[in-house]
Amino acid sequence: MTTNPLLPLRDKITALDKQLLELLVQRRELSTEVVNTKIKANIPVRDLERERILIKTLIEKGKDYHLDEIFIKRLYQIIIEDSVRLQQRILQENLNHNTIKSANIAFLGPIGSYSHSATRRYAAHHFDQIIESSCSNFKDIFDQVENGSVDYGVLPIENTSSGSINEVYDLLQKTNLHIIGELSLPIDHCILANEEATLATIDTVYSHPQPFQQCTNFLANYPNWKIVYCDSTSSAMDTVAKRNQPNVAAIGNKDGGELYGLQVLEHNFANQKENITRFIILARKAVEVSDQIPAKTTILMKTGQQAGALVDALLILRNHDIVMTKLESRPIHGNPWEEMFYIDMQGNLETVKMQQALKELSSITLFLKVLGCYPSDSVF
Ligand SMILES: C=C(O[C@@H]1C=C(C(=O)O)C=C[C@H]1O)C(=O)O
Repeated sequence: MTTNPLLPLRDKITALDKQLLELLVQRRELSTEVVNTKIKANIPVRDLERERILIKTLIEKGKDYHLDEIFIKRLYQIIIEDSVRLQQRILQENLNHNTIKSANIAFLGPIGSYSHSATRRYAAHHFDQIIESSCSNFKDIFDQVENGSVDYGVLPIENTSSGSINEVYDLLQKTNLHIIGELSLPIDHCILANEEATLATIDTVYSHPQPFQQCTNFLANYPNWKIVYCDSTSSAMDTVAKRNQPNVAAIGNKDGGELYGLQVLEHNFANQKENITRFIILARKAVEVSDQIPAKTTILMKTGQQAGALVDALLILRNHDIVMTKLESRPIHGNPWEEMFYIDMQGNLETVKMQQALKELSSITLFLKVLGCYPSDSVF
């Protein structure tokens, strides 16, 4: 019997990887001590200068061992990102007296959808355990959070290729839920098909309307493909897997495709190379955001119809040096030609300048509501 000559070396690598893991755990424990000290001394979580020097020193040290600069940089960015997110979680739990370690979360499902990936990623940074509740439409997610069946809802709000997700914006107009978090997820669309299929055998493609909108340039190359809208990318995968024929395919993500036993025929073909979807997290209770981390505030407002009404509102933000990161308008159903504006701003709701700006805004608008103040997702 021949033994695999790699075995002894692999055993050594496995042992080293275990040590690396243990070191990462020790580093996390130190990050926890760091944030507890920061809480007491009111020091911001982020120290970009410290991070810059740390990475620079490690790159220099790595050169002695011929370690690639980009490798070291990427590796430590991931490690530091984890440390920053851990510290943010501890700060937020401390501030909001939040001891919930297990959460019930609703998302557009079934499992394997992008919303499911976003839910898992958000949960990994915020809860020890989750109970997943997959919904067949966005309205159902709002309903489940509103009626208390679940604690949180995860919803896509905008995408770099297709823009705003109008249906979610419209549902936000009528809800009394609060935005308590956001998450940006890179989206790599794949053509997922059964074993025998090739791009040439496909004549019907299933997906949610969003991916179709995000991939119009690619789809223009296949004018013979019939397009079928589904409730979600994962329900599309489920349909394709059940049909088990070479002429059908779904557009969705690779991990989801694996769940449904589908192969990837093509990927990375969205209209924008950097195809990213931003998700919001909704809850019944608003959260407070620590002033030691970057925050965003989202408001909903209706201006009068006089000339310059929107300009006057935006000037208030400028006068208070508030950076607007997004402005969206949606028609008000039942009131033709009237618009509701959604504004995302950098900054914490509790700051004096934000409070002052909102006070001034409410005096010149017909309606104003804060949808939420939440930790900003961008770390790098
Ligand atoms: C751990 C700290 O907090 C943050 C995370 C860092 C890290 O993980 O190395 C470095 C600087 C801070 O942005 C710290 O302030 O030292």
